[in-house]
Amino acid sequence: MRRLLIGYDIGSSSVKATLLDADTGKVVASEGLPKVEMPINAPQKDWAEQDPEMWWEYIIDTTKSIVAKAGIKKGELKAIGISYQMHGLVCVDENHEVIRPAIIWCDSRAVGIGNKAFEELGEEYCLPSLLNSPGNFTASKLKWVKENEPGLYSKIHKIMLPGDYIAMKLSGEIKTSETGLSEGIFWDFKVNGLSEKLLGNYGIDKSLIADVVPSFSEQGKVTKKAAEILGIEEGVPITYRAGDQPNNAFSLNVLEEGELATTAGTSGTVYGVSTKPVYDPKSRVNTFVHVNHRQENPHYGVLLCINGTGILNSWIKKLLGGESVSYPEMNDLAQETQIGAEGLSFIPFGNGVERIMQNQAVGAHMMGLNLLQHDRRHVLRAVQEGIVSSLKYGFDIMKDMGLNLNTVKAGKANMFLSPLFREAFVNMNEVVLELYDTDGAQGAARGAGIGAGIYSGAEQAFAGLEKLSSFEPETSKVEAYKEVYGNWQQALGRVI
Ligand SMILES: Nc1ncnc2c1ncn2[C@@H]1O[C@H](COP(=O)(O)OP(=O)(O)O)[C@@H](O)[C@H]1O
Ligand SMILES: O=C(CO)[C@@H](O)[C@H](O)COP(=O)(O)O
Repeated sequence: MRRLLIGYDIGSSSVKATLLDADTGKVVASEGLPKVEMPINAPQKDWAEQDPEMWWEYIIDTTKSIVAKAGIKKGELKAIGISYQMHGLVCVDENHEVIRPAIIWCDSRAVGIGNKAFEELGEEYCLPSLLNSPGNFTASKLKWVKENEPGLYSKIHKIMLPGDYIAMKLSGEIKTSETGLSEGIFWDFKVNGLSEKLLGNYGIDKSLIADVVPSFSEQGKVTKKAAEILGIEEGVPITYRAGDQPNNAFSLNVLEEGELATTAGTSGTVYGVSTKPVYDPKSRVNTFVHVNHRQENPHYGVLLCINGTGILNSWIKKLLGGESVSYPEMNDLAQETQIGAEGLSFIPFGNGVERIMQNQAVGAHMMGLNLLQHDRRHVLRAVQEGIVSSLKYGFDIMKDMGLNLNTVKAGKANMFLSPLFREAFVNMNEVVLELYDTDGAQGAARGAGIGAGIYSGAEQAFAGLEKLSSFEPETSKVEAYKEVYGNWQQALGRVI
């Protein structure tokens, strides 16, 4: 009998589900839905909301699809793992019903609240204890609801991160994790528990926060009701959960100091592991609990995030006709132009405030446009080069924090499917890029295998992980991309 694991990845643009054979380490079936990116609603400028029920609907549809493709037999499905878009706020009442749309990671409404708390608590508390400014993360979003929607706030039974919500829908149990609380800036690293000071400053009652379960552990079992809806067996345990960036790192077996992972989905990130509680004094790059963190054996995830990454590429796709043009076609068009897009630069910061810009709403800008010279091919290249330039800007901050940035691992997914994007990434950052045949959903399935005790640890879990290729910087291109970055910095200088 097969031993199967499901991994879910609740992204901002789609939900992916992967069914992994635990013994071969290979994918049996996978699905990503919807096929066109999910909506992100902006009822006001710089707000960003999604309906948690929409995520659940796609969990149902993707599960049904992989179950149908694989023909799962009774007893074969052993465990479920969950990866999710980070820093969101989901509020439920006593009946476990959602009481307002989720305020998601790229929503900027709480920046002022986080800045005020940083001032009041002082950097001498925030930086060594929270490793961040409270910023625009989950705790600040909850404070926003308290201040602006007191009627709704009084109805909140528990708050959750997006993955905690999906786990609740599966198991009926409301739990969270240390990684989750750290990504919400609820976690005090010095006391290894909830930050009483931040909760006190925000006037948030501790009872709103769910109990903590370890990332790799049994965290509840699929209820009869959920099992019937999904078409799987009742009682399957949920044994892994993590935010999508620690999970992306885990998916690539990035668990130890000096190792690095990257991704370029709706957002673009570089994630490094450190055994020391390093932080950026300006919180442009953030430090959270990594999935393998233990108080006695600490592992911190240092995360650079650019909000305006794949979302800019998908925005351009919509402008070019949406369904009538594909991403591979856009990549081909971009490659018809020379490095530098003949002087056209793109500042990609149009998806809310950017952390590397100290939470300023810089906006997206196209600079150096010449109507007689440039066409859509240049725009497509400038978009990809502009995104990589913004990652380079963050890379330099990470270097200043003492991170060793030599080799970076990525899954063959999202913008890393673009040869141009990979070339620009490698040569602008002067790093080796290793591309693996994996993604977040596959990683979450492997995590479930560890949490269920099917794998003794990472070595077994990653036995089936295949490296597809490796890309190295080329001297002539490094020089050309230096110029691209120089132009991009000048363009940025004109808008900040
Ligand atoms: N072949 C491709 N080439 C370049 N970019 C792509 C390609 N396919 C997808 N993308 C980009 O990847 C993004 C989606 O990535 P994904 O990891 O699924 O996002 P999320 O996890 O945020 O839902 C899209 O917005 C798109 O810009
Ligand atoms: O805010 C962050 C990381 O800090 C984002 O990376 C979100 O976690 C959303 O991820 P994607 O939808 O782009 O995968």
